[in-house]
Amino acid sequence: MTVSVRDLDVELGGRRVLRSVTMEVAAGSWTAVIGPNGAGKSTLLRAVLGLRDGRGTIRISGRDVRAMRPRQRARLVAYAPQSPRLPPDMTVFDYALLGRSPYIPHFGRESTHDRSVTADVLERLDLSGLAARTLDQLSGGERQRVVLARALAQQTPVLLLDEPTTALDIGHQQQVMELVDRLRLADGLTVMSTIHDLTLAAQYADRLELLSDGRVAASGSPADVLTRETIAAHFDAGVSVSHDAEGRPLLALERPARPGERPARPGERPARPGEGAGE
Ligand SMILES: Nc1ncnc2c1ncn2[C@@H]1O[C@H](COP(=O)(O)OP(=O)(O)OP(=O)(O)O)[C@@H](O)[C@H]1O
Repeated sequence: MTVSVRDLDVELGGRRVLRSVTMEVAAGSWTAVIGPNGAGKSTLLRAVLGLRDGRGTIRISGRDVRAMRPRQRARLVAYAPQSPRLPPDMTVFDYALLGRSPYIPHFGRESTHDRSVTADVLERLDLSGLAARTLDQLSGGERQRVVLARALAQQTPVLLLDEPTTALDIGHQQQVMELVDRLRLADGLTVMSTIHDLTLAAQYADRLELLSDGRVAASGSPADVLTRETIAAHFDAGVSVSHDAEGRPLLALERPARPGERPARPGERPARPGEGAGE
């Protein structure tokens, strides 16, 4: 399902946090929303979820998200927030099962199908062994995967992920990103995620939207958006950019030259004192 945001303005605490944001996330695609801290990325996801008021329109498959009833919306869009408050005494299984709420009748109980979907998602996220643990007994990375499990158990056509990998080791980062990508390809999920790791974003997203100070500052393919100049302008960071065999950008931080060093040329490691004789 296509997610379409048009001329979205959001104010929080009397300040404009999103300004005329327009973007189209194609059905079945993965868009990564990138940008420096405070740029408005989480606010955008929360707006798409219908949790932020503002001017402009947000449509999912042509339908205005703010006009939907919560239960109807929850069958279309799932959201894994960055750092949700988790009920400490709830078990991992029961928390992930909350993702099935939109399908459980009021005053009813979950079905065998709801429990089996939940068990399957926990299995795929390497969490089956923790199903009976309470949430206060998990590591940061385990908690993050449980939050994702709840969103995946919701089985919606649109998935919003706010920094899904920040607390994960490199193996679990790959596992989570591959799982989301497989679901996207198999079921035609539309994925919108914020992500700070720009190389990871470039590996998985079809399209990047760079937010800076509440505005869309750049958008397009990872190779178009992730240039040395754009990163310097919006993140105030020095990076070198190379490309993998498929042309996806690979970023590496470059340390600024220190006193006594010759400044590095683009793509070159700064020369240390004693190196580069004759210069
Ligand atoms: N409830 C709120 N009331 C007032 N200001 C808010 C509120 N929530 C967020 N903000 C402000 O809105 C701006 C955008 O916040 P947001 O969380 O969307 O940024 P972000 O791009 O996701 O940042 P980060 O990369 O640090 O997670 C920030 O300046 C933040 O301080």
